[in-house]
Amino acid sequence: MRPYIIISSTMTIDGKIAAKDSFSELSCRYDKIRQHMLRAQVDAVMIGARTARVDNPRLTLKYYTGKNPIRVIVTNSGDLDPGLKIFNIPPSTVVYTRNLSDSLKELTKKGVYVRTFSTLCDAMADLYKTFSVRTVMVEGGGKLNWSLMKEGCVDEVRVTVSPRVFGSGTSIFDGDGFPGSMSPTLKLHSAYRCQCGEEIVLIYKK
Ligand SMILES: NC(=O)C1=CN([C@@H]2O[C@H](COP(=O)(O)OP(=O)(O)OC[C@H]3O[C@@H](n4cnc5c(N)ncnc54)[C@H](O)[C@@H]3O)[C@@H](O)[C@H]2O)C=CC1
Ligand SMILES: Nc1nc(O)c(N)c(N[C@@H]2O[C@H](COP(=O)(O)O)[C@@H](O)[C@H]2O)n1
Repeated sequence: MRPYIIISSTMTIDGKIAAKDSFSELSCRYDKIRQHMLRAQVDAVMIGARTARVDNPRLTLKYYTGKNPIRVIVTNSGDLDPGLKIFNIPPSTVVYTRNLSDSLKELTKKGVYVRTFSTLCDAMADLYKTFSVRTVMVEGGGKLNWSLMKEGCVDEVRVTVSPRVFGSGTSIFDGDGFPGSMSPTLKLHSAYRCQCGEEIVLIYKK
């Protein structure tokens, strides 16, 4: 058993979530409220290690009132600075790693849950079993989104299209790519114009 998995990102017209200089502030204020409302509805929010390093996010509720989901970081190297905000403000944080680095050993002492994993689907199953997580919101970045899509464990994709063009940078799904004829196809569940008038919100389901 695994949780229901929602990828949620805001991208440019050309499908980028960050520019070549890592600039990634794409959301209007209504989109930030949508993002935080979804956080309030899920049990866990997951990000990749590079997003943790570049953005140093809190991943808590700021633009909506409710219960903070647990935070989850996925990392290959385990190279995560214990000074990151996510490790120093509540609620709980879980790290899935392929390498038990010294910094992760230090984080364990701070109350961070550190787990090793083989596939992302296994990590999701562990979240379900060990932490009673039934819904996960994945907030990027591109490599984590790609890995989940490649493993076939994505149930829903929520994308806001922001009226910018980066021309290069990080794609919303940033990997080695599917052969076109074998690429996964999702069903359009809803599409609407944001209250700001400039963004489009798209929801696709498996
Ligand atoms: N506009 C938006 O909505 C968002 C933008 N961003 C931006 O995206 C950029 C970061 O994206 P990326 O560079 O693609 O990095 P990422 O955040 O996807 O992190 C990549 C790292 O995650 C770990 N990882 C991912 N998949 C893994 C797997 N299957 N097994 C083991 N470890 C795995 C590895 O350590 C890998 O190096 C940042 O600039 C950030 O600001 C991030 C989230 C949302
Ligand atoms: N929805 C959305 N729109 C953007 O423009 C973004 N840059 C992101 N980034 C994601 O949100 C995290 C920041 O959250 P907090 O502001 O700390 O609550 C960031 O780490 C990305 O995962 N998302």
